[in-house]
Amino acid sequence: MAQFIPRQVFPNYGAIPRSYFLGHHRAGLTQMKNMLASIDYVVECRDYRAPVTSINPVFEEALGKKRRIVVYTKRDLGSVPKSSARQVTENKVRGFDPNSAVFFTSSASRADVSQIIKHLRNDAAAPDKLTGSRVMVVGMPNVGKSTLINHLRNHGVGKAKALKTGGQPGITRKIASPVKIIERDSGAHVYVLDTPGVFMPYVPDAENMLKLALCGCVKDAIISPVTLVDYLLYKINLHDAQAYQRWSEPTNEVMPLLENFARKTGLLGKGGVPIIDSAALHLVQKWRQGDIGRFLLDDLDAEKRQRDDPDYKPPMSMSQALRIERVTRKNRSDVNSSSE
Ligand SMILES: Nc1nc2c(ncn2[C@@H]2O[C@H](COP(=O)(O)OP(=O)(O)OP(=O)(O)O)[C@@H](O)[C@H]2O)c(=O)[nH]1
Repeated sequence: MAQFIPRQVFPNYGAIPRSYFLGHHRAGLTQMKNMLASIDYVVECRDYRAPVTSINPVFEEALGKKRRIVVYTKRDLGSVPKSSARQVTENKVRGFDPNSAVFFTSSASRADVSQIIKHLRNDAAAPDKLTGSRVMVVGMPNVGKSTLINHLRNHGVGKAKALKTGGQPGITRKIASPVKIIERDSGAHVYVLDTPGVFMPYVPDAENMLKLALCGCVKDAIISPVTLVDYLLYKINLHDAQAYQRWSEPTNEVMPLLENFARKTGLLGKGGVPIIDSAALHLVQKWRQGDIGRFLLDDLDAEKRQRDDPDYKPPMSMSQALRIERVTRKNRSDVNSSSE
């Protein structure tokens, strides 16, 4: 049999929306800024599977002056435990944030959470402050903020889950009441505040939008699930084309893969016809559960080369992004009103 050659570039990004900046994201961000004076520390969550793409420049601009740590969540979905590849990856990721302490967590790992508690006990707790200290947890939608807080609380003070979590973005809509995660004899406890996930106002690169959608930062109805699987297939093939052998031979064609998947998992409609959109959603879900390979969507070496380039331009500022988002929104409403 001929050797399988994966696609080296994704052929067509088509008309992928570049924004998902919703009303409650904007409102949440304003609320965070208004509360900033009473906050001592920020925990910024990013997704392990897209460590560069899930950096939201909005947080840099809005909260950049506060002391903070960076936590890469969903480590279990992007790497193999105890592998040397994991070590190499994490060293590279740390290199992108030389001025912050960086942690990697899998929600199931007590050891990962315990390292954060230990760090916050020393760094965020302000023994001189009689009222205790307040830590704000921020990040993109669905990145795992509430899950992390529940685990910090469980590990830190032995209490059960306090916050609601869920598989789709937008479960937390408002800044929540403070939750105690560290107790001190002096009464200067450490409290954390959950915040609504905030998406970036504008995503300049369509590929980044697909990565964020695969990670679950965007509601599933926003991007066609077949396009998402096509992009996922392109990435899986570059990583390990055997990862989906339960359903198909290695392929660069998304439709035969989805048809095979639908037949083998019983996602069939009238007359035994595969239900393609449903198959696509199920397949994405399987990847999100770590069931079709664990790897990063970002290319860290390419990112490093870019940053080392003397002509490197950092990601656009929040005001630039907001301006583009406003223009895009206006153009959309002009098109809609002229077609009415
Ligand atoms: N496998 C795995 N799943 C995780 C991890 N952390 C969070 N999740 C899952 O990710 C989903 C989103 O988690 P949440 O804690 O609700 O995310 P959030 O950031 O608070 O979401 P918003 O309400 O949109 O801001 C849930 O289904 C969690 O179970 C992790 O480390 N590993």
